[in-house]
Amino acid sequence: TTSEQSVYAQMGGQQKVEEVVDNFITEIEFDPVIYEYFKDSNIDRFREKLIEHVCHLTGGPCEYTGDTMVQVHTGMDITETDFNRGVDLFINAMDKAQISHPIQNKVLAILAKTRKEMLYI
Ligand code: HEM
Repeated sequence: TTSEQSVYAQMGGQQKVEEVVDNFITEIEFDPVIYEYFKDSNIDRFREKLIEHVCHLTGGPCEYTGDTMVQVHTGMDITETDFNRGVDLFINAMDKAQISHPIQNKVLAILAKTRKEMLYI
């Protein structure tokens, strides 16, 4: 049954994770507030590491080879307001990849656990 599958599989596997991350990057590019944080970043690296990270956290067959969330986001001083805006962009990205709302909620619940590792640091 669905509940026995990983959230990764429920999302639609690697292809869907990549689609969501690509949509998320597009959302970031069109959002002046969030883009400001990324303007000097290596987007190819961000894409690769975020795909691994989402795959790994949702129970997919990936190893995460990037830096820790604390290491990466330290010095950015991301506010709660901006973070929530980033989450909205991620939701838009999942909507555009036609991930159902029940599955989106499962993904968000998993990602929410890392929230404290990114805010006000
Ligand atoms: C508004 C919220 C966020 C902002 C402003 C933000 C900002 C950034 C920026 C600017 C980078 C690139 C750093 C660099 O150039 O070296 C980055 C990397 C990264 N972020 Fe975030 N981030 C946010 C939320 C998140 C969330 C929710 C996740 C997890 C789902 C996440 C996961 C990552 C990963 C995996 C990397 C790549 C790590 C690496 O290169 O080793 N970020 N973030």
